[in-house]
Amino acid sequence: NVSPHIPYIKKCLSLAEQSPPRPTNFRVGALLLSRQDNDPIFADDRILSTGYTMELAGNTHAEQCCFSNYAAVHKVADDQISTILPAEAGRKLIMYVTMEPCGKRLSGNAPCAQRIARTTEGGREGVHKVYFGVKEPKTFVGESEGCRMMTEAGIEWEHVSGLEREILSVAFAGHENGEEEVRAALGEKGTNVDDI
Ligand SMILES: Nc1nc(=O)c(N)c(NC[C@H](O)[C@H](O)[C@H](O)COP(=O)(O)O)[nH]1
Ligand SMILES: [Zn+2]
Repeated sequence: NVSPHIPYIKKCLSLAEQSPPRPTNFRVGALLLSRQDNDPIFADDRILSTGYTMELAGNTHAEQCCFSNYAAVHKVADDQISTILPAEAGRKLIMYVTMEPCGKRLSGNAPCAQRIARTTEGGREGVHKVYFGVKEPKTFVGESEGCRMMTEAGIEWEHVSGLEREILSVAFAGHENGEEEVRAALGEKGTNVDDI
């Protein structure tokens, strides 16, 4: 029996495949949805936004684009997104991302774990839980901090296993020796659910 999260991770993977390959980041896909509580088969999910790495101008991340796209549709600035995200009784905001949201970026831009945490500003519900298909490989920042930052912000997260190889192959496509980095990342502690 396949986890009900797999189709959503696959949807994020197809988003990630639209990202222009670069050696300086990973190709990632993200989506934001509203889910009814106690709905085991996700029968009433509402997709709110999607994003992929460098979808929007500049050095943008998938989660960042997902939020920016939603903010643009609602005509607010990125840093006002918490004011326009739906907060409905009996429903939760859920994010799916192919890769663990970043906790640090070499460019110094705001990391996605922080952007996700900021959706709860002003005591708003914000993003309740983040599902991701693979831990961030050590390539750029070493041990990833995203999960710890989400936990500190009171945001739940969960690694959905099963698509690590596919996700990493897409993520590393722009890298010099992508295949070798995929193999290394698969061997890294933390790509298996029991390591995270
Ligand atoms: N979750 C996630 N979504 C993305 O869309 C993306 N590109 C990364 N990548 C994480 C990686 O750590 C950073 O890409 C490097 O640290 C370089 O930092 P910049 O991207 O230049 O800010 N991670
Ligand atoms: Zn990021």
